[in-house]
Amino acid sequence: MEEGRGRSSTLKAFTRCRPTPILYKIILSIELLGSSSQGFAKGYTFQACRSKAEAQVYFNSGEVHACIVTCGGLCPGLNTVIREIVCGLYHMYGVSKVIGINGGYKGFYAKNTIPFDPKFVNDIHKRGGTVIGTSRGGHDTKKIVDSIQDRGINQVYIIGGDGTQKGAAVIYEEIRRRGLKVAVAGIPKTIDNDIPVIDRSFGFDTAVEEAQRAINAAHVEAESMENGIGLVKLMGRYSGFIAMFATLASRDVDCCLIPESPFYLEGKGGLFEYIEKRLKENGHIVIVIAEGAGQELLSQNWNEKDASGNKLLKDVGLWMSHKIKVTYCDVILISRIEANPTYMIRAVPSNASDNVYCTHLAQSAVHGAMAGFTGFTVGLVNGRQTYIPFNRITEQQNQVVITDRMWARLLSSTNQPSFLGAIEVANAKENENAAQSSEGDNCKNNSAEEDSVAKSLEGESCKNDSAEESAAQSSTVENCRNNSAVEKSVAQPSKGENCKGNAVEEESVAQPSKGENCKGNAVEEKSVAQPSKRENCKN
Ligand SMILES: Nc1ncnc2c1ncn2[C@@H]1O[C@H](COP(=O)(O)OP(=O)(O)OP(=O)(O)O)[C@@H](O)[C@H]1O
Ligand SMILES: O=P(O)(O)OC[C@H]1O[C@](O)(CO)[C@@H](O)[C@@H]1O
Repeated sequence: MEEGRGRSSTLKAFTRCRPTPILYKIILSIELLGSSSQGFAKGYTFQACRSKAEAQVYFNSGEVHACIVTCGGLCPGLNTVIREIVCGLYHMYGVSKVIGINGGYKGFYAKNTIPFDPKFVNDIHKRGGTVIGTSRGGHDTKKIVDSIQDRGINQVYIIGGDGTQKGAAVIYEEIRRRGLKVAVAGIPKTIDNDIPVIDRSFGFDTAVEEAQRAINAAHVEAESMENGIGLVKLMGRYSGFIAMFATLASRDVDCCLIPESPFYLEGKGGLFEYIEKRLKENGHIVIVIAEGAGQELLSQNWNEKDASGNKLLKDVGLWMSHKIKVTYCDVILISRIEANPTYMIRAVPSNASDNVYCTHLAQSAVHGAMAGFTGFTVGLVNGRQTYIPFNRITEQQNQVVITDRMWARLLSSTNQPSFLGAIEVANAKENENAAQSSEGDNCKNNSAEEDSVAKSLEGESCKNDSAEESAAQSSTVENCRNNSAVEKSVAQPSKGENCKGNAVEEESVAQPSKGENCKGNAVEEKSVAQPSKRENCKN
């Protein structure tokens, strides 16, 4: 739909932006609506983004009907992302038809929607939660796409975690199958930071900060009592990032237990031995435990699932607290402090750094959709704003690698046992290497002869581009060359990082400095968190 381009009233203003050289370009299979060679975003597009912005706008602002939906668990920053999508569409592109879908995916096939304008969303970033509600389950692709079609929606912004992005991918496929000109953009959300490829998910920083407060309180309590044991349960179903970072940030934690690092309680090198040692040395101990840690110790035959199909976890905090009680109550006087701040952490508004990140993500999504891209998720990759094909985000989960430096830093900072023998460490390393080389292989399949995958992806894209679009792209090839040169020095050739190269750099449209220049140019136990519970077993 080439005719759809360049019609926005705000375009002229945008062309006043000074063209900036492109530093990176990585091309992948993100669909550009109306592109003749469907399924591939072309390098020249990004070049055009910078120097000739009008060529980038696919949608006529008057024809845009956008909707926003939030799904999955809460996360700090949801409202900021909503606010910035609405404001971005209104202020940068002059779009005035934006609605909120109520209560997650199932809201698509409910009657009511929420009309948004900048006034409505002005202050929402100061509140936790999401003004449009969220839910698990209820993803019915046919009904959702019917609703998109019936309502005449042509831009869909989907904010959520890995499950949500899988749902978004299915919606995108169905939209494509029906031949609808609808842009589907995902904004990845999860305080667990378990979404792969991207540097971090929004809300994570806030969650770590908030977790620290709980740890601090548990530490104060534990240290004030004889043999005080503070136990803080944090979120993290399969990924222990919050627990790990909060532990590293706080320095008050003696032991951090995460799903990726199996542990045991009794015997030499076990948790109880360490507890006794710390109590003897220090008079107190603080343990942080991620909700997914040690599940294999408590629930062999447990198969309950939530509405989205996620396995429900047993309460490892309660279990651990009970184990400590029965082990020590008759032996020494201990004071247990059990804190479960999980839902408190999720419900707060985002902090300053997350607010900025949310803004960046939201504006990138808006620029991408307005440019006619679809089937992508936005995110920072190696510090750069990128568009990433849905399948890259959904095919695996980001987890703490316990043979990596960050976990080693934690072990060194807490001095806790690793719970691993030399053989297990070697095995873990081997598995990790195998996983990395298979990732590398995947990447290599996408590329030609280059040894660095990130480089070769670029190279390959350039080759494809120039083959298919010779005239329009001679400048692209130029850029690609330049980009690979730059990339060589920056691309991290290690492991999955290479696969990160599969993202499409979006930086061209959402550069903060450029945004500055363009300013005014207008394109541009669900329970309430359980308070600390103190229980002296002997009293
Ligand atoms: N494979 C899938 N295909 C289609 N829809 C899915 C799929 N997995 C999850 N969904 C839908 O996505 C929505 C959110 O999924 P889920 O509850 O797993 O949360 P999430 O996005 O992973 O976020 P969180 O990190 O908070 O768990 C639900 O409405 C669910 O039905
Ligand atoms: O109780 P809910 O809403 O299902 O959410 C719990 C899950 O959500 C998450 O916070 C992810 O958003 C997980 O860490 C946690 O297991």
